[in-house]
Amino acid sequence: MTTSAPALASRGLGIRFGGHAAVDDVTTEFAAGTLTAIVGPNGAGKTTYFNLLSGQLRASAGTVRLNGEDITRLNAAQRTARGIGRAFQLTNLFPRLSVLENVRLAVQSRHRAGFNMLAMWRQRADLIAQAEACLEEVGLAARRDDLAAKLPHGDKRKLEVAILMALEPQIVMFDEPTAGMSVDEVPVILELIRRLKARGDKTILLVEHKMDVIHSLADRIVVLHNGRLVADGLPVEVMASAIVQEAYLGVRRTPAQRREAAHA
Ligand SMILES: Nc1ncnc2c1ncn2[C@@H]1O[C@H](COP(=O)(O)OP(=O)(O)OP(=O)(O)O)[C@@H](O)[C@H]1O
Repeated sequence: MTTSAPALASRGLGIRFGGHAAVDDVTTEFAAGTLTAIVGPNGAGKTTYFNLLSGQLRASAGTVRLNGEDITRLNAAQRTARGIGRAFQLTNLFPRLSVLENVRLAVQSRHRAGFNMLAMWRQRADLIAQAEACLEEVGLAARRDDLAAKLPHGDKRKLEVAILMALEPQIVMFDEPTAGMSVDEVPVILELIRRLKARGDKTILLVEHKMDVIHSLADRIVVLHNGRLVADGLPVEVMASAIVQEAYLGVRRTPAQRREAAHA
């Protein structure tokens, strides 16, 4: 590990499904303490790129590095243990456990190293206190004893964020965290992500379609289109670029504008 290495980086990263390159030769870096929004039209490869970074999919080409260390050959569980945390669109909840138990298990797994049953029992109160603090942060303290399965959709997403926070990952990946949430619930999640970012010690990657969310949170935007990285930079620059206007925002250029852009 080198101190100057980016927190996370992909180089020439790609995967093919049959003849189709879902992610194609993506090279970029994510600096520690920054929030990067990954955007692009439906089918652009955003989720597949996330899967390659977090280890749910094995790359057909290229590398992934965490703090300079090549983790390309590690599986998802090994990458989680190294500090890559990801919200999984509700698939990582235990529906038949209470809200509190869901978070306590996450806190416990973080402390797993060197734990024996007696020590675990002694520290149970401490684990519960930490789990409660996470629930407090996401506004779910009052529902701590409810079964996870019984929560409305928005609260399940909040619980998922609480679990993620309990794991204390270095890299935090959110795939459309506000999807399916009501208008009232969206600000709660955004505030959570904002607070997480304000701590300054997390590297946050966010796949998001809502432009206002991106504008209010992102330090940087990476644009994928047909699996390829087509723009990467400050939000104001990226959103103004012709390729994003056309490919992502659907703004069509006249032939004259195209010629002008080609000669720019
Ligand atoms: N397991 C798979 N097998 C075959 N093709 C796949 C697989 N996963 C993704 N794809 C294809 O790869 C491309 C990229 O899909 P991906 O879900 O990553 O896009 P996305 O940018 O996340 O889209 P959305 O915004 O709709 O979620 C699509 O053409 C998709 O059909």
